[in-house]
Amino acid sequence: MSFITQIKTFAALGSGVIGSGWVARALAHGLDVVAWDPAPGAEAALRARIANAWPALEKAGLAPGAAQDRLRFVATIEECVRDADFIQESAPERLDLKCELHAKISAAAKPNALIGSSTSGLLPSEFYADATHPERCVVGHPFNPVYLLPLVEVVGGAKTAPEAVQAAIQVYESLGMRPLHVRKEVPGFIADRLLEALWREALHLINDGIASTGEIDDAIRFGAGLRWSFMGTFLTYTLAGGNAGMRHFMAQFGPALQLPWTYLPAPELTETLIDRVVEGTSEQQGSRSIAELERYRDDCLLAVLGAIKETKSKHGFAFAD
Ligand SMILES: NC(=O)C1=CN([C@@H]2O[C@H](COP(=O)(O)OP(=O)(O)OC[C@H]3O[C@@H](n4cnc5c(N)ncnc54)[C@H](O)[C@@H]3O)[C@@H](O)[C@H]2O)C=CC1
Ligand SMILES: C[N+](C)(C)CC(=O)CC(=O)[O-]
Repeated sequence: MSFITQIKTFAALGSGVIGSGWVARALAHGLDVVAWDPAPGAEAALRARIANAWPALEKAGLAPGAAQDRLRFVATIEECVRDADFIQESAPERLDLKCELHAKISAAAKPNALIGSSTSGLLPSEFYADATHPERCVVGHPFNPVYLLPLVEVVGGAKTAPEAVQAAIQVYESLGMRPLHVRKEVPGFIADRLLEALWREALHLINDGIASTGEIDDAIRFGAGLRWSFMGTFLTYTLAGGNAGMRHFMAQFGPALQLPWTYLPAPELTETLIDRVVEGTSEQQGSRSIAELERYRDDCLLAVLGAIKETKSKHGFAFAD
């Protein structure tokens, strides 16, 4: 089966924090959007959220014809999905609810319309169990705010066609996103697995009376958080190994994983694991020297710092706030 990738009408089911973010992104890309949410007052809340996001989207640049009034809010699931070219579900994170909802969505949708779920970590094989044409069903896990952050994790279930994953990636790219194909269906996917580890440690620090929430947030936003906006952990640590790179870093800091720095059990540092990390990071490093990458990192940091400073001052904050 071939799936629809040239989309004109985007359907959003669930219009809370994430659903409204999808609606804003789709509208800003010049699509017609149909939305449904069972909560009383949901339409007014959705329109208010879109209006709040619109100035940022205008600054980022709207597609020709993009307009907030191309959103139609409807009363039933069937009406929402019937004519849609692409469907995104952003309902509460409950397996039973998503299972039941997807049985209804997929029965009413065009058979070749792709269906994405925003789930943060439930397994698509489980919640698409009763779907009609499950081969077109994927996870498209976004990040908040969906209308500005580009990452979307794309995950297939046991019955998802590989072509559907590729087609969904194409659609998300057409919405200006940066899809990351999660090749194995695992709880929490990639990003939330990482975020949850950080979150778990942060809660331990709070629980043990070691730091306040503000101090923990400062530890992120004035340090690693600034780096993470342009360089991930592996390449950052490659630079932290100096000219000897990741192998030296692993030799120096690898054993620290066995110290009680974290409450999470650490993996055994086998030669295979070290080799994989070293090989992966040397591929990321490419032909650039450590010094070149350091200059690139410093330039990025200065640009990010300058941008944050300017934006904070525009909103009445000092840089250190
Ligand atoms: N909040 C976040 O930071 C992120 C959340 N997600 C995922 O997005 C999904 C939605 O989460 P949020 O927007 O944060 O939740 P939310 O609570 O803000 O919104 C959920 C919306 O679903 C509606 N709803 C209730 N029952 C429904 C049903 N049977 N069918 C359709 N909609 C229904 C609610 O009225 C509400 O408007 C979840 O799967 C969550 O894991 C993904 C990325 C980030
Ligand atoms: C807290 N969360 C698990 C819902 C977060 C996400 O899924 C992604 C994000 O926006 O951080």
